[in-house]
Amino acid sequence: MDAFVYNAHAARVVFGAGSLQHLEREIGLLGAQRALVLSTPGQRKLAERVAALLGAKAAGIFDGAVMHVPIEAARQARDEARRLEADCAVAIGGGSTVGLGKAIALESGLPILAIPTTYAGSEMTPIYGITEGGLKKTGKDARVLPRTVIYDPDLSTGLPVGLSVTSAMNAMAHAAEGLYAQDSNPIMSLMAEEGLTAMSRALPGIVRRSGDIEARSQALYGAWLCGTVLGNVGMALHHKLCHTLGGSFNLPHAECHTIVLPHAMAYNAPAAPEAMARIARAIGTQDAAAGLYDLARDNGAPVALRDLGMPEADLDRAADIAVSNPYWNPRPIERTAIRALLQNAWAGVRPVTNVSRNP
Ligand SMILES: NC(=O)c1ccc[n+]([C@@H]2O[C@H](COP(=O)([O-])OP(=O)(O)OC[C@H]3O[C@@H](n4cnc5c(N)ncnc54)[C@H](O)[C@@H]3O)[C@@H](O)[C@H]2O)c1
Ligand SMILES: O=C(O)CCC(=O)CC(=O)O
Repeated sequence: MDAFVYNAHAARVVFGAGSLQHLEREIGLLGAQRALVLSTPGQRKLAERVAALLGAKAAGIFDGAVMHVPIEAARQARDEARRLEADCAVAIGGGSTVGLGKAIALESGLPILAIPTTYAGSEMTPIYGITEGGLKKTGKDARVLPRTVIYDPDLSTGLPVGLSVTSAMNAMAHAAEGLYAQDSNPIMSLMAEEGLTAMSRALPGIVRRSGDIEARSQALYGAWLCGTVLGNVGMALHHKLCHTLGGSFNLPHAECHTIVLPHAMAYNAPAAPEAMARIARAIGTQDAAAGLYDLARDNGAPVALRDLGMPEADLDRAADIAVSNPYWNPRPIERTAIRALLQNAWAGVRPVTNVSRNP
């Protein structure tokens, strides 16, 4: 076994259907008296339910969370937290809402209690992202890692099936890249494999019946594991491509991850055969790249960037941006091969690598 460094991030997790009922207890354990509840406009009603559960400990609601955390939204939320003299942020929603909580915590150090309702996994990471002047900047800071996470599958039954599938693929991308990360370690790899398995088993159940609590529980469990991997080891080509397509071409986050993931795996397969074998084993397939493509397609997710409205003419510029300041990657970043990868992802070609067959 190779030598490795393992850093555990402290977070308290309360998991299970109905666990939102423990919110007051959990706020008490954080020692908070005045919680600012955060949500998107679309999840305002849920935020009001949370505020009602908090009673006198609710300082107010800010429902201005927006994808990729525009600096304007971050400033408004920070001002509101100051005005209300909040001593804690309760973020209920997906990665956008948790991200807004992180923007507040980054400046003020306020503790975050996160209640995730998608599978993006931000609640398990010290990674923040803020968009200013059309550019998204990401960074790491221990202050933004939520102190407590309540995973209540009941709250995810309303997540539309389409977004459930793409959000799950977003989570699986964290685990897949974690398996070949430069700073990977055996503990994170265990979590990555288990997270991939949980997600691949959960998806058909969610697609069959959106309110299937067992499937929703499996998916949230998977989100927890995959998010933990994202928070602990470095991401590579796949995340760079998605950050390029989301940040510079405004393509939707989870859908981008879903479409690009099989192609990024095909690109990296020759350089990371063991990771490919583990991914394939975890999702019960022969070939990691093709298996991830099939999982998305068979559960009704988009598989082509052109179906997200990306013009073919933008592929050259996307390749240029993706190869500039690349993240560490197991296979060297070659512009011609990246351009070909993007072409395949744009057209929705099913990749097959034949590298993952020997678990
Ligand atoms: N920092 C990190 O570690 C990290 C990790 C993953 C994603 N992210 C960031 O998170 C953002 C994407 O997050 P996301 O994919 O979760 O999307 P999101 O938070 O933007 O949510 C998408 C939409 O779904 C709605 N929604 C969420 N949960 C719902 C539910 N249960 N029922 C009905 N509607 C629901 C939201 O209101 C929103 O309109 C991106 O900005 C991404 O960069 C950050
Ligand atoms: O936008 C952020 O906060 C970083 C997102 C990230 O690295 C994970 C992802 O792309 O899903």
